[in-house]
Amino acid sequence: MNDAMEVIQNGAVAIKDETIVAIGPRDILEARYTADTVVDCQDQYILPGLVNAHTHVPMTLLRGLADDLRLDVWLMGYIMPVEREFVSPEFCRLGTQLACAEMIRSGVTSFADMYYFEADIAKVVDEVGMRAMLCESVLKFPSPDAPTYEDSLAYTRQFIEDWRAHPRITPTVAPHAPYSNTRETLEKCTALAQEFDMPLMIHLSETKREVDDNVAEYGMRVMPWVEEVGVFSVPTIAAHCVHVEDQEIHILHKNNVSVAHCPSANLKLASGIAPVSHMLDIGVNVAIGTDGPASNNDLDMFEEMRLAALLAKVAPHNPTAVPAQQALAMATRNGAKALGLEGKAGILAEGLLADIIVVDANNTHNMPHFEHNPTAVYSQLVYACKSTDVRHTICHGQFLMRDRQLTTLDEAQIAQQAAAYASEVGTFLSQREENTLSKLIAVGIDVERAESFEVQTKAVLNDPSKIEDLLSHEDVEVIRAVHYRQYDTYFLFNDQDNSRVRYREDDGIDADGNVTSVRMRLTYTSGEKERSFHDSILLSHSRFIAPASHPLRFYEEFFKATDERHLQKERRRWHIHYQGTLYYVNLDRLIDPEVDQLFVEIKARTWSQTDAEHKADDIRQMMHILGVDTNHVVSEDYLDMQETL
Ligand SMILES: CSC[C@H]1O[C@@H](n2cnc3c(O)ncnc32)[C@H](O)[C@@H]1O
Ligand SMILES: [Zn+2]
Repeated sequence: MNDAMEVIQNGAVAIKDETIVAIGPRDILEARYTADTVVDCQDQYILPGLVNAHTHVPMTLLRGLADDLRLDVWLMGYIMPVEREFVSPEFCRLGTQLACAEMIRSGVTSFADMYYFEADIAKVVDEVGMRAMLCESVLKFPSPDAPTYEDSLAYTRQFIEDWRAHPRITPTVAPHAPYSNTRETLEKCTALAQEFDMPLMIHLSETKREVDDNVAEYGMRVMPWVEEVGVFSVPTIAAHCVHVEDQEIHILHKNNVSVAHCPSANLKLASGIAPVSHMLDIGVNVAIGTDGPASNNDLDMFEEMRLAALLAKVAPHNPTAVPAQQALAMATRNGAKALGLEGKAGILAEGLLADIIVVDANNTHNMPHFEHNPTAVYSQLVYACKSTDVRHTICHGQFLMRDRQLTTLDEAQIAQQAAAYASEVGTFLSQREENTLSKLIAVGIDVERAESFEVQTKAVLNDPSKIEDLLSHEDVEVIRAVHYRQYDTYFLFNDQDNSRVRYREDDGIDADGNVTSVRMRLTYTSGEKERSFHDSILLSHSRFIAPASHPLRFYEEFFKATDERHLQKERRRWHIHYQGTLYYVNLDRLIDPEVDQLFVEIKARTWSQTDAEHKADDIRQMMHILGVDTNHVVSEDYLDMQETL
């Protein structure tokens, strides 16, 4: 297969060192050249090595860890917490060895990676003999190899300096995605790539939610915003590009951005179908990537090529979209262009790098062959061939697999070490899954432990006007008044701690009834230890509070609680001093479930038995001012009251 994608029957390729010196009919090349090594490729296809344009190779060690989940739950709920715990230089080296073995077996000679500890990944790629663009990730939050983004930029700079002269490795930077970066971090990554004249890789427009969030935060869809930030001023590989509108495709084209289409991952995470055919029609260079083996779950480019061709036909109802030949070009020539290897690899031609695979053509699933149509060979390769048909893989003129034997990797040893990792990760996850609090900590940024002892009394308030009597009482000074509508979702767990996680949306309401602020918080409590104390209740709470940075759906899917309950109420709250001591007075009206009564709740923090007694006494006095009869004291919380309402 050459630049024009011609098929040469009975062809041959002559290689010297890392270069293809000739390509043409076998009899002519045999007459012209002698060679130390001659490989008989009778009944086989000789092709350019496949290019995996987007992956995260060390994630082979997380393959099958969490599946059948939405991207946010998969990534933030499972993958990233495990990565925080386990990803190390050793993890990355082993995961890369496993990935390289898998890719060489399936005919991949070059790949573009985005992960952490890329310097360790580079060492493995150097030893193994593959070609790669290795992109060190930058995120706005701490990552496994950098506590801050400044550290990851410093790491990346050193990584580029150390590896940029390597003949097979292009070291560079990858701001992970717009949502995991800021304008500033994107600008700094771009400047770094520019300084070293390197390309850059980024995840873009993978999910609809990403686009919606981008519009909400920056008032623009993803592509115009990323263009405005300046990212596209360097050659870019944009992974995914599923949710892109016409005008955004033109932005990609205008800026020579290469797209790494990842059909399996987009399907598996239900991200959507990328408009590949349309992008190709407009002239965008669309390559193919497997994405990480935890979201695919393999690194099989034959599978991706086939899926790319099939999937492109579905949305436009057009079986002529992305024909087999084009799919193969995407996995070879377009991939090479994306990795900055245009004119160097991706096709078989004189003077180009000897990145070559040889594929068996005569396995049962490939029979028979039609000779009348020369392009039928592309259909065979894309629709019928399996990655296991790859017989030899050559990169940079060196055999990495010969007759299905890997030459630079010890697969048995790698498999054994990978199994040991899997068992450690499995133990970690199963322990975490058993403990609701650990699950909350895994996804809650800024989880804060709030241990408190409170004295609290709640009662039915029959006469609402009495609240004014309390607030205007001579012993009362009102410090602050607020009005909220509170939407609570409780996740209840049947575990030994009787855990509860409350997701609360607090809508602040102004005097005209308008919502002026919205805040979401998560509160974890285990079975509260409580005891009666006169008419009051002394509560000892051990709570963990965290801002809820994901939508409610995320927590529903992530926690998989035994039971889920909802409660909605209108709350007026006053912070008051009663005889100089701080109390909180809540006046609550339950909206869902609807209750035809008002409840008053008075509470205060406490720290000692004497203090609690004193405060319980104050609360009793205030309840008296409110005209509350001790018979109306309610000891259950609203959630438990639901059962009796
Ligand atoms: C920072 S690079 C690696 C980082 O990206 C995560 N990741 C893997 N696959 C995807 C994907 O499809 N979209 C977004 N992020 C992904 C991976 O787990 C690493 O944390
Ligand atoms: Zn990815």
